[in-house]
Amino acid sequence: MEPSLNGNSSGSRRDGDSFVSTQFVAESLIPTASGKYRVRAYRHSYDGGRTCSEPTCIITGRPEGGEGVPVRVHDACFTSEVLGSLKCDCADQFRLAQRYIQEHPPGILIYLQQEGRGIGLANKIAAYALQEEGLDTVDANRALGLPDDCREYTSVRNILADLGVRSIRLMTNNPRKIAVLEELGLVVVERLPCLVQAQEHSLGYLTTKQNRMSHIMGAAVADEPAELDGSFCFWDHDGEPLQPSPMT
Ligand SMILES: Nc1nc2c(ncn2[C@@H]2O[C@H](COP(=O)(O)OP(=O)(O)OP(=O)(O)O)[C@@H](O)[C@H]2O)c(=O)[nH]1
Repeated sequence: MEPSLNGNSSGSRRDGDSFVSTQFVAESLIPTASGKYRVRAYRHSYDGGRTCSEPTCIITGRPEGGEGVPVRVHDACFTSEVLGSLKCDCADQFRLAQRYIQEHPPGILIYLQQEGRGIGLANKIAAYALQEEGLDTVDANRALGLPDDCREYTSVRNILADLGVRSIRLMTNNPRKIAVLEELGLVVVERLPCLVQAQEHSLGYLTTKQNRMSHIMGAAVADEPAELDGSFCFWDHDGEPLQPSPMT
């Protein structure tokens, strides 16, 4: 990503047939209940400008030029993050990542407007309606004629290039996310588990993620949390990790 003449950085490159562009817009220091974060805003299009999203990069410390930087790539979830829905683990994962990069700077949380694994909010609510009738999260998408997961991560590559980050430790339980980022050329040196203990309303969703979408959930969906093995980042709903992880 080359800096442009006006000082803003921009990333534009051809990926296959589509034209991808990620433009840096501005950075601001934002105080929050859990500390201050540098927030860098971008505009991104992966289809030559037909559609546009606004990824944000939430930063602690100075990860510029760094190696092995802890990174969470997080997709929007209005239902849990705004409404407080208990059906999924998204909001808890966001807070877990936020807390981790606050306690272990430098770190990065990239927040993408890819609600519903990319199908959008209205379609996700339609999928929830089908889940009320008994379909799981995968079959509900399919019954609507929609893909299981259509998120794309070219903005992540471009944002990390903009920051000069050379390799990352990715906070995720999703092997697809790691594979897609590596295909884009990112160097993922380690996976940091990002586990939230299943609850009454989220158990079905988390179990489906494990069984049908290959997420590595481990004890998060077990009836009784298993003995944790030290490579585990675990979060209970009373607000404390059940066991210190190597991330601490
Ligand atoms: N279509 C659909 N999307 C959902 C549902 N529940 C949560 N989401 C969306 O799922 C996305 C998060 O994806 P997840 O599969 O939970 O997790 P992930 O990001 O792939 O993997 P992790 O990095 O381990 O969190 C967000 O965009 C949510 O809005 C659901 O039941 N149906």
